[in-house]
Order: sequence, then C-alpha cells, then structure tokens
Amino acid sequence: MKATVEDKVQTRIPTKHGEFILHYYSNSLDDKEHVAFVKGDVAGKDDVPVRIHSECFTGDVLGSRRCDCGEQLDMALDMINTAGYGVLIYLRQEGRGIGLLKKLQAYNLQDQGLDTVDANIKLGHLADERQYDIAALILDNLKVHSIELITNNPQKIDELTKLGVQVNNRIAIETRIHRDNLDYLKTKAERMRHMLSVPDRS
Ligand SMILES: Nc1nc2c(ncn2[C@@H]2O[C@H](COP(=O)(O)OP(=O)(O)OP(=O)(O)O)[C@@H](O)[C@H]2O)c(=O)[nH]1
Ligand SMILES: [Zn+2]
Repeated sequence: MKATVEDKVQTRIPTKHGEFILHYYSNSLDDKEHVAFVKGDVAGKDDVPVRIHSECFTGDVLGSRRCDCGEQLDMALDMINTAGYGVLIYLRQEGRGIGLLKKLQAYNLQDQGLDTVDANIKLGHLADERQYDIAALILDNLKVHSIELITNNPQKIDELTKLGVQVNNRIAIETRIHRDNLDYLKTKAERMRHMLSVPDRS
C-alpha cells in the first residue's frame, strides 16, 4: 500500500527567526509527530530552500555541544527567514533513527573512545538508520516543485533523489568547530562523507 501523510493542522508561530506556519502531519508509516515549519508561499515553486532536520533532543533542546544540531537548527531557520520562503521539516528520528536511549548509551561509549559510527555498531545498529519517505511525502503535500537542500550530508541528497524529490542545489550549513564537537565533526567528514572542512585533531 502506498504511504501517505495528512496535514492535520496549520498554525502561525512567531519566532526569534521570524514568523512561520507550523504544519502537523500524521502519516501511515509510523506514529511519530512529524512537522513542517513553512515560511512564505512554497506551492508550485522551484529551488525552495529546505532543511530536513532530524530530532536531536540533546542538541536542539538542551543546547548540547557534543553535536552541531542545535546550531544548525538556528542557522537553517535564519536562512529560510532571510530567503523569505522555505521549509524546515522536523523529523522525529532521534539519534539517527536509533532513539534517545540508544543515543545516550552511544555517548557513553564515545566517552570510552569509540567514535559516533562504531558506538552505533557496538549497540547493534547501523551508523545511520534514518529514512526520508515522510519528508518526501510532506514536500509533495506542500506542492514544492524542486528544492535547494540545506545540508552537508550527501547521503541525504541521494536518498531524497531516489524518493523522487528534485534537488537542484545544496546549501552548506557549517557550524562553529570547538573542543567538544571536533572529533564528532571529524568522524562525520571522514567516515560519513559529510562535506565539512574540519581541521586536524593535532
Ligand atoms: N546515534 C547517534 N546519533 C547522533 C549522534 N550525534 C547526533 N546524532 C543524531 O544525528 C541526527 C543528526 O544527524 P547528523 O549526522 O548530525 O547530520 P545530518 O542530518 O546527517 O546532516 P546535515 O544535514 O548536514 O546536518 C540527529 O537525529 C541526532 O540526534 C551520535 O553520536 N550518535
Ligand atoms: Zn545533535
């Protein structure tokens, strides 16, 4: 059966990054609360700036410096606000799809010396278990014609393209590098092919 999403409610949210319309989606694939944060008129438009952000409770809400998620969320909303139109899809796939409990266990393994990829594998998971079907369906529901994807992750572009999303361009989203995220970003560049310029650890 073909997967579906349904736009259940739309509401106006003024933020420090400007005003957006929040769309709440239900879907036929899982019971998570996926949402889209939409700026301006995107229906029928080409080259719409789009950020597909995966939930990171520690980074997005607590301001953790172990990862770049919180800062990327702020930067993406600023970029979309400045462009005057665009979409941020917030997918509830915490911890690259392994969930919060496993991500926190992975952090403890990282503190014992494993990197972000090997910690996931040690816990019996893939390095990245995310899926983008729901994001593709949401973009289709919003009638977005083609996008410029705000990401450093080439795999995200490949997966969306396979799902029929027309990605015309990539917009880089590089955050500040500091002591707490250097190894993490380095591993993303070296082992997950993220397009990041990270200095050597030395
Ligand atoms: N399993 C695991 N998940 C993590 C870790 N650090 C961040 N995450 C999760 O990773 C997801 C964000 O993915 P990232 O790899 O940071 O970035 P991305 O979305 O692939 O790429 P960008 O579009 O460039 O940001 C969120 O769901 C975070 O909760 C970690 O060390 N282990
Ligand atoms: Zn994070």
